[in-house]
Amino acid sequence: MTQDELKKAAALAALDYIEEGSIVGVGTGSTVNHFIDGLAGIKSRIRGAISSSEASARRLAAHGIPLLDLNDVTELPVYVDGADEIDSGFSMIKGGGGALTREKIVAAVANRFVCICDASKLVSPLGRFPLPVEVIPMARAQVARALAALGGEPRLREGFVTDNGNIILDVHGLSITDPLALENRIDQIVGVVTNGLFARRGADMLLLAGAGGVERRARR
Ligand SMILES: O=C[C@H](O)[C@H](O)[C@H](O)COP(=O)(O)O
Repeated sequence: MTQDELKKAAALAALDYIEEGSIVGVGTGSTVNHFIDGLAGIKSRIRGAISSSEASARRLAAHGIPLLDLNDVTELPVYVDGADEIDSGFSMIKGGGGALTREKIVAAVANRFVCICDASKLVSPLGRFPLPVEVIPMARAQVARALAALGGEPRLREGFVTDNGNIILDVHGLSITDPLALENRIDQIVGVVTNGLFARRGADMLLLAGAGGVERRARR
């Protein structure tokens, strides 16, 4: 199977976690695109979706899936999203597509985070994938210096603007021995909007697609 076929297998397995008549939190990325396409097949059974990006919103709308405003929602049973890396404790690096901030917001409201991945995304430790950090543009240089002081090499994602009008610094070479501590530390840098470590709010369920099928793991 190709990597894209594995992504699709994981994404379609997530349809099993959608509750009848519920609102679905929807992530961003190539794996989630398969999930959105699958969700279209059961759209009459859900109330609508909360999107984590403009790109996913466009795809949901193209399928005729109602888009809802997170501010109008008090109950979000499930959030389905991919990851750039996930470890055995279900901490993740996310934001390869630049949607990390809205993803973190929607995930924070959801009762359950279902992570959909091909097997290559499961790693130990996190950190080969450069850590995306969303930054207010005027703070770029000072945030870059602070990230360098943490041992990373921040590189501006050239020509990219987030859905929130900000920039992304991709931080290479970080040693991530304690994802939760590093997530909290980077969030304290003035000018940082969000960083792509999802350790405070990790995944609850991992659907991991490999050659042998989709393995379903719950967080211990
Ligand atoms: O900003 C993007 C998201 O965090 C994605 O979930 C992540 O980059 C994984 O994307 P993909 O499914 O395309 O590998």
